[in-house]
Amino acid sequence: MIRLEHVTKRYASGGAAALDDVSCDIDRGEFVFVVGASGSGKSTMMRLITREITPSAGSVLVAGRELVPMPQRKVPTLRREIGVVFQDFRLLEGKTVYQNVAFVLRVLGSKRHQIKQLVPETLDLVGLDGMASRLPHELSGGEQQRVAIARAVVKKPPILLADEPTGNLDPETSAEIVKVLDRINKTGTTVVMATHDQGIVDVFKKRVLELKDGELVRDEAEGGYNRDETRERERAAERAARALEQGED
Ligand SMILES: Nc1ncnc2c1ncn2[C@@H]1O[C@H](COP(=O)(O)OP(=O)(O)OP(=O)(O)O)[C@@H](O)[C@H]1O
Repeated sequence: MIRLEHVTKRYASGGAAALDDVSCDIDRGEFVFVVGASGSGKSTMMRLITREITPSAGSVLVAGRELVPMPQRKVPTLRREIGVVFQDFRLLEGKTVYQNVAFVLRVLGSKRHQIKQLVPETLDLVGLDGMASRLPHELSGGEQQRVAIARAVVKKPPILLADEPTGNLDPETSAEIVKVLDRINKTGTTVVMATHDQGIVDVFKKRVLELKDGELVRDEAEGGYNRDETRERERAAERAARALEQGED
């Protein structure tokens, strides 16, 4: 689903590498933590996947698309395949929870009946049923992040990237947010979450990619990570994709 091949990123030519010859392969349906100290390259990796930036060397493949040669006009199509969540929730302050989530679908040109079905369904998925008419400032940090997650997944992207989604939250709320991401992963969505929260990584047994000064120094399953479970999730994702294709015919 996501493949980096010998990717190096230098923001300034001749400068230090923010990512240094990184190769990794993330399968459809996986849940992966990207960990590392501040400045290790986690956000750079995320921004390469959304093609906000391009690598100085190497190739990036996302959902079957080569991103380096991709013309700019095709980037919006790529972004439809990727939901993104950030540390700061980035909600539209004057709009309700419902409107924040519906906004994405309106921009994509979804029909009114689709919006009416998808928004409540998604709010339910992230545990926000009953809060549709609240404004962002009437919500806790954890609830605001749930809105941001709902907004990221309402278009049903096959990939969800979360860049330090728990950075502004206390440990208990952080765990709740990761549980929401886990629930989304179980519907077949590939989830990549950058974090420097070791507690979270220890509790949720997932594959861990560790960056250090731009280098990939670890790529392994934490104890309890279950390859079979991941495979089953991949199969669920394939079934969901097939159902979607058939629905479109
Ligand atoms: N736009 C930019 N211009 C120049 N250098 C940058 C830019 N963005 C990031 N860097 C540098 O690239 C390196 C990796 O940064 P990156 O933001 O990817 O790390 P990170 O692991 O996400 O850090 P944090 O946890 O603090 O967000 C750092 O040395 C940083 O200073």
